[in-house]
Amino acid sequence: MEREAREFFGQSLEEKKKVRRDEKRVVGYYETEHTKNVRDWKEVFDFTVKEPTLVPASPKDGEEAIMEWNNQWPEYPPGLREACEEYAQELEKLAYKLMGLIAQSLGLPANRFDEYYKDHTTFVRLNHYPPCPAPHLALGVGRHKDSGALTILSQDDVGGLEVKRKSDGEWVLVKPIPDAFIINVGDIIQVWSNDTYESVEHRVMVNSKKERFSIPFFFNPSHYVMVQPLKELTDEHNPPKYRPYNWGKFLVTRKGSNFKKLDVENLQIYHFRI
Ligand SMILES: O=C(O)CCC(=O)C(=O)O
Ligand SMILES: [Fe+2]
Repeated sequence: MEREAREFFGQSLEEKKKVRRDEKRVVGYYETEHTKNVRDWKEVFDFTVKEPTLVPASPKDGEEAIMEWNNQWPEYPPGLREACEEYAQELEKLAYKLMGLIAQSLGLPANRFDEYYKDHTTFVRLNHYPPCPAPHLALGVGRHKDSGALTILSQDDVGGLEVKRKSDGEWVLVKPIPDAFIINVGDIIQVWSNDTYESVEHRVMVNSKKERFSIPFFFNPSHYVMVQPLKELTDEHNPPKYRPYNWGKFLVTRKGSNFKKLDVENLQIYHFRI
């Protein structure tokens, strides 16, 4: 995967733009991602695990039309598509296992979350962070929490990912470990578990000399899932801390906000906090 990613990003911008995303084809290549409205120092290639992936056509409440996200595969490198599809299949199996373990850790049956994943909206991202001449002025990815359920991340040996330690607010480097994945709990598990699990804030520093590659797998539920604290985990003594929200609407609102710098802050789960 990493070899294919290196080869893909090593091509000219003109070549990469052949699979560039736009407002109609939402997945593909782009070099203009924003985190909280600030441009990140990286380029990206996204693909979804399900073909096609179904999502709401509009972020607006009340508009029911559904659209398909279809992958755009580049001609070069020729092995990229197969490597990506095989990777996605294996990680999907791992993700279900991890969700099973998380369910059990909450005292729930291992298959508790499976019903939310029938038409899942999982996508995989190939990240390339080029060397940055002014590393103190830029971030690879600005500080954020992953909005999906679970992220399974593979990173190369360069390093740069930092997580915010809760006890003292310090940013701590996540040291690269060969052949290991980093598992991040996202906002949805925080809501499902009614804050028993917490999503972790993280960011990516850039490097002045070395480029860096990483591959997050974002395990997200079906678009029509209403995300809310699980009934089994709430009662009158422990009431739900969030109002239900529609995952698909949340997702396409976020995707839309990536095309332009907005005046408003991004949609966040705390907007649904009771
Ligand atoms: O590149 C990384 O290590 C993490 C990227 C990330 O946090 C993200 O894409 O959400
Ligand atoms: Fe992230």
